[in-house]
Amino acid sequence: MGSEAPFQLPVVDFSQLNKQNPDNLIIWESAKTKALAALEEYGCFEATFDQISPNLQNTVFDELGRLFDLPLDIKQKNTSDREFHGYIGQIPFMPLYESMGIDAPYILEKVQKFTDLMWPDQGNTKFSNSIHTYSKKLWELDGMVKKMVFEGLNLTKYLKEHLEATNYHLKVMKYRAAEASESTMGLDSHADTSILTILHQNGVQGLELRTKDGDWITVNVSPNSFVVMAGESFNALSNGRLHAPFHRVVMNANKTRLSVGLFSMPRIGMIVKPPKEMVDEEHPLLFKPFDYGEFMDYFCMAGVKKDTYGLKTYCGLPV
Ligand SMILES: O=C(O)CCC(=O)C(=O)O
Ligand SMILES: [Fe+2]
Repeated sequence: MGSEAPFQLPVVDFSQLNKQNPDNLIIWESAKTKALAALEEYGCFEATFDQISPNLQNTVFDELGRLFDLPLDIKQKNTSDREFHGYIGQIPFMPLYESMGIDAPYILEKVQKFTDLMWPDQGNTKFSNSIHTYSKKLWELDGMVKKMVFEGLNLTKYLKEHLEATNYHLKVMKYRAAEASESTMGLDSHADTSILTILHQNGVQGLELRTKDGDWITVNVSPNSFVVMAGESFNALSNGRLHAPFHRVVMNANKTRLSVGLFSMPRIGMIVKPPKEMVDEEHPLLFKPFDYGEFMDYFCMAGVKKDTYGLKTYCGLPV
């Protein structure tokens, strides 16, 4: 398949929304309508957000470049008791890919702890401070998107408890350029298991998205833009209103691609189910209520299967 036609994801501008502006409500409503429609149709949109300045973006990617240049044994000190949250790399069937992760990155101490592991002797305040400031802004963007979705689905009264039942994880990724003899597949097709993922890249393209019709489209992300994507948990929480798209990374460029994802996930131990307003005769319940931690245990044991919805396999109900 693969459509060659240039495709532009809907673009939603968040730049004005957290500033004092007499037209705020009008801007908010129009951005909200656009964001929700895009998440329903594509599970995805492009966000512009001037709160993360080009200068901060450059600093973050410079620092990430330095991070991935550290020796492997240092990078492997990034461990986690949660699957996929620590160092990942050197995988034979995904040789271009490496990633590391920081939980709750909007808390400075969490970032500092990671930084101290990576630079045990001299530390790296530039890394901690820039990653922390940047993550906090991404987290604010996540909050605005959630508010739009909850308002748009008439679920505003559930927003606060929803946000309190959410965990955040920052994943930083590196895809090296493929050699002539290698496959250009950087990351195989998958849907995120998260609620929402916000992606950002260092200007090197590679993200591809599968539409509901099954066509693969290249997402050409504008410089300074972010990609906001719904994961399967949001699909379940909205009882199917939001689409969780399959996506992958293909490295056609011969430059290193660095990317960052802020993942929000249901807190472990909380039972995830859609608000009752989402379920009716026309919208029968799509997933059995689940615990994200138990689902992740299953997901890791069963193995990530390309082009397969993990959550749906785990607790999807027949429709
Ligand atoms: O690198 C990217 O842009 C995408 C990464 C991704 O899809 C993921 O980590 O789930
Ligand atoms: Fe993903």
